[in-house]
Amino acid sequence: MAAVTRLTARNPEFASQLTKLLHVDAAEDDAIESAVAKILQAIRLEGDQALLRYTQQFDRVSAKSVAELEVPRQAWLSALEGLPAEQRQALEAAADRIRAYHERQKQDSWTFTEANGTVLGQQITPLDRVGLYVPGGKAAYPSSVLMNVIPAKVAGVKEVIMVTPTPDGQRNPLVLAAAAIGGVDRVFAVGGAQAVGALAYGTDTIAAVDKIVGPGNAYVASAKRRVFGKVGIDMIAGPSEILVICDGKTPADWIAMDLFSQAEHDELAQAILLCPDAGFLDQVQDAIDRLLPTMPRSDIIATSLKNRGALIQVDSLDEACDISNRIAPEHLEVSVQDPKSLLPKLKHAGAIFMGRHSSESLGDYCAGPNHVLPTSGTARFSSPLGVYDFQKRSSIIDVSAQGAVELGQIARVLATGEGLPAHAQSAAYRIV
Ligand SMILES: NC(=O)c1ccc[n+]([C@@H]2O[C@H](COP(=O)([O-])OP(=O)(O)OC[C@H]3O[C@@H](n4cnc5c(N)ncnc54)[C@H](O)[C@@H]3O)[C@@H](O)[C@H]2O)c1
Ligand SMILES: N[C@H](CO)Cc1c[nH]c[nH+]1
Ligand SMILES: [Zn+2]
Repeated sequence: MAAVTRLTARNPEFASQLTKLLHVDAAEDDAIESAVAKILQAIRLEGDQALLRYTQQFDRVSAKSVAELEVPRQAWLSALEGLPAEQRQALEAAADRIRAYHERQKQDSWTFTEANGTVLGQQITPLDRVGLYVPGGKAAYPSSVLMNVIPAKVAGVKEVIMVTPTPDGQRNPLVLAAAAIGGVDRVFAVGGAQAVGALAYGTDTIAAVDKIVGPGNAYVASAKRRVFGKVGIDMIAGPSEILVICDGKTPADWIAMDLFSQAEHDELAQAILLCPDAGFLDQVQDAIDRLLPTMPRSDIIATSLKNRGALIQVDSLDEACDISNRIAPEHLEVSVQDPKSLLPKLKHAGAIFMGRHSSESLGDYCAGPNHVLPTSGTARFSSPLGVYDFQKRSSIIDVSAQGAVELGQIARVLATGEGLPAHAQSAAYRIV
């Protein structure tokens, strides 16, 4: 029988069992943190040389210069031309749907005029240059290329620099074709914390960017956290997660495969099922046992399910919603008869998949919404990657002569109260 933790929410120990389940091993955390700190320091001090060294060490790719690791545009175009028609059509169809969805997120500058003629508002501008991290260690992610670059281009970002690791020098044609379709500007075959460092600090070959976006493994997530402040970051989008709330009426094989679909990303991925029906949890366990040996990535799935997965019996679907809010999962499938009745109770999740037909896998590729989503409980305060991540706002203050009289009086009083006389006088000059 495949090992998956079985829990009952009614058990008095449940709260601490859940906390333990959600926690990533602290020892591993520390090891990752110190490795990443060292890598970032080396990139900051040595630039290209350190990038070459780590690319050799972690991806087994040796190059004499970082320029050699830039994938020329011609190679992406050739990759696109060389794709089988079915793959090219699928990529283009996904790109069209992702673009159509994200066009709706674009924000425009706005102003309003007060009675005295003062105009206030916000001017929205795109970021100048962004770095896209596209994961490539254990799997290649052409879909992530589209999910990152399309909202950037919809926002109007001029320069999009993509980095992606190519273990053993294997450049994935679908990833390159997706870069061509999505409108990426430059591609470098580097990954991990060292690529994040290169984008944040800049090297002789890779220009420093204003913001780094995109998912990645625990090393990438840690590096993004550490460079925040030097550059903007979108969020912490780490190892994938799925939480399924099921009423026990969806075919057990569907649910087992939905759990596998995220577990197969990474040993650290997390797949959890909440259901009030103990018999259904048994059926899903049977389905896992039967289907797991047939999966090409069974080793990764088995490790993820064993260490981080769980089948949890709840008393009711309402209780399942409460537990889901505590977990704040990246993906939440609400596989029940009437998902709309539960929606108002679900506060924290990166993406909510409504009903038995909305498998999370459709969202990963082509439903349209972004698949770069907050993980590790950060859906409590973060949102999916979107056009808004590539736009910034400047306040607009255009005070009329009459407005200066009115505002000047208020500002003068407050500035005097703060003990800042230059502020007070600057405002007072305009009271004429
Ligand atoms: N949240 C999302 O939106 C989303 C989307 C797609 C993928 N993902 C997640 O992204 C992750 C992709 O991970 P991946 O590993 O396939 O690719 P990755 O590109 O994120 O990581 C590969 C890199 O990790 C670095 N690395 C590996 N082992 C290391 C070590 N011991 N020390 C230092 N650096 C090391 C290497 O530099 C390597 O190039 C998965 O966890 C997947 O679940 C998340
Ligand atoms: N599920 C991932 C986000 O956690 C995205 C993805 C890309 N390809 C397949 N899945
Ligand atoms: Zn996925």
